[in-house]
Parts: sequence; structure tokens; C-alpha cells
Amino acid sequence: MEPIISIQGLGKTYAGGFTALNNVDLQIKRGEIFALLGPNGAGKTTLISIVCGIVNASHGKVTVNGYDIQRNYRKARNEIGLVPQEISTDAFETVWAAVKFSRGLFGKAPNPAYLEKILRQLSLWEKKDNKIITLSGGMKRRLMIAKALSHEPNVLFLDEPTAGVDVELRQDMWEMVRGLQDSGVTIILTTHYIEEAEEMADRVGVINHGELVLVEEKNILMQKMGEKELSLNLPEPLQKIPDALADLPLSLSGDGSQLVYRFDVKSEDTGIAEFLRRLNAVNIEFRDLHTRESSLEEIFVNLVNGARREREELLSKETQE
Ligand SMILES: Nc1ncnc2c1ncn2[C@@H]1O[C@H](COP(=O)(O)OP(=O)(O)OP(=O)(O)O)[C@@H](O)[C@H]1O
Repeated sequence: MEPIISIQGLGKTYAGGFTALNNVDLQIKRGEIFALLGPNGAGKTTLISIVCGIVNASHGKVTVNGYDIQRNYRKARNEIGLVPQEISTDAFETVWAAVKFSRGLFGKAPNPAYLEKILRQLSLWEKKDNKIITLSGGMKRRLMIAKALSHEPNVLFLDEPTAGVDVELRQDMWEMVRGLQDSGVTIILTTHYIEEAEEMADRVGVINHGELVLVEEKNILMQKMGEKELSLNLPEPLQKIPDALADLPLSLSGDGSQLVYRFDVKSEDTGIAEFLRRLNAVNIEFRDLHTRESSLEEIFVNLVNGARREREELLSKETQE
């Protein structure tokens, strides 16, 4: 199936000469939830702003549902709903007037039945005659989503949808976003909360210093990059790791009561059987054991740090030459 968004060779150098995006290629699949992760200043907002036609690209090509964002700007923009990070609405307008107005901005014929559907879906229908100023923070966020959906876009961009939102509300938002996906909307979200990507995304893209360093199915990423730990609780604490086991990837907790064996998830042979056999040979007993997988957060930190190290090495080589 054709991707709903296709980005090729996208670059952006701002007027001052700063390059915020460098040769980005990315295809967004129809119906997926795609999470764009990256540290502050990585280029996430620049990328979204270009696709939404708010910022002009320096080079490259973007199509949204087949429409080129430059040659066919209006049609491309019609395909997209954008929920910005900041809540910006007229406080004295009613909820209903706000969504009706947003739809009108796109030149769409009125469709009260559709607006009712999205307000119900976002649990805002009861509040439709309320002034925005009377809504809670969570309701205002949902209203921003309703406004972004008012012209029936196929793609929804959510820029940091849950920044500064409490845990309960965050989970409500996740549920609601899944509901939108079920209704056929493709969702691209940027987030600083890796937990959010882990929870929600079908695929993850990591952007760092304007470069897309990785795009991967979330499950595959977690399998491929992840390390697992096998922890053994020892009835008798150890002073140190026995010399006979020194060649194994082991670590000992501070109080010596927990021995941790690290293994690579992707490796065919985890070495666990051999490890347990050798443990037995040196008469170390254990009370129980459990395993733990690395989180997307650890994977992400490793990736970004790895890329930074590579860049620093490259720079130091260049200065030596
Ligand atoms: N109008 C502009 N002129 C010059 N530089 C800009 C402009 N807008 C953004 N930048 C720079 O481009 C880089 C990328 O910014 P961008 O807002 O895309 O990052 P981001 O990944 O969205 O960051 P955050 O997570 O902090 O929102 C930053 O270094 C920023 O200072």
C-alpha cells in the first residue's frame, strides 16, 4: 500500500545558517501510530512544521496522501490535522463554535453530525455549549484535538500530546488516540516520554541533530536492541564474583545478595544453561531468579549516546588530520 506520507531528502537550513534537518527520508504507513522521539532541539517540530506547510523546506520532497505539499498545498493541508503543543483558543467561545469555526477555515461544508461524532468520541459532547474558559486542562487538550479533526483529516499530528499532564489523564489520552486509530486516522506524535512511545507506537523514529538515526517497528526495536538481565537472589551473599566466573558478563549488587547475568536477546545462544552449570560447579546456590528486559528508554539513551560518540570520534579524527 502507498504510504500516506512520503518524505524524501528533506533538509532545512534556517536563515541564520543553522541546519535543523539533514536529508531526512521517511515513509508513514496508512493507519499506523508513529512516534518521533528525539532530545530537545533535535528537529521534530521543524519536520512536522514542514509537512504541515508552516515552514518551508530548503530541499526535498513531501507528499501527503499523494499531494505534493508545495505544488498542491491546499489539498495536502486538507489531509492533515495538527494539534500544537500550546493550547490556543478563544476563551470566551463555546466548544461548539470553536470546532465549527475550525472546520470552516478549511472551506468544508457544515456537517453537524460529524462534529457531534468527534465531540462524543472525545467526551466533550456534554460540554458543547460551555465556554472554553470553563473547561479543565484535560478538556482543553481534547478540544484542541477536536478542532484538529474538525475538517476530517486522514492524518493527525500530535506535538507532545501529554506534556505536563498527570498520569491518569495521560492514560485517558492514550486510550483516546487508540480510538482515533481504530476509526482510521494515521497518527504521528512527538514525545519526550519514551514510555508513551513504548505504550502507543507501532513504529518509532529517532531523530538527533536533524538526522533520522533510526526507524523501526517498536517491537522489533525492543527485541533487537534490548538486553535482558537474569537476576539470581543468593541466600548467602558473595564478597566478590568468584574468579572461576570472571569471564562471564556478571555483576554483583552492592550487598552481594544479587548476581546479575546480562545476555543479548538477539543472540541464538543466551549462554544461560552454561552459566547455571558453572554456578553449580562453584557451589553457588540461589533462592529464586527473574528476568528483566531493557526498556525503550535505555535503548534510546544508548542510541543517542552512541551517535554522539561516533560524531565526537569523527570530529577528533578530522582535527587531527
Ligand atoms: N526559526 C528558526 N530559526 C533558527 N533556528 C531555528 C528556528 N526554529 C528552530 N530552530 C533551531 O532548529 C533546531 C531544531 O528545532 P526544533 O524546534 O525542530 O526541535 P525539536 O526537536 O522540536 O525540539 P523540542 O523537543 O525542544 O521541541 C533547534 O536547534 C532550534 O534552535
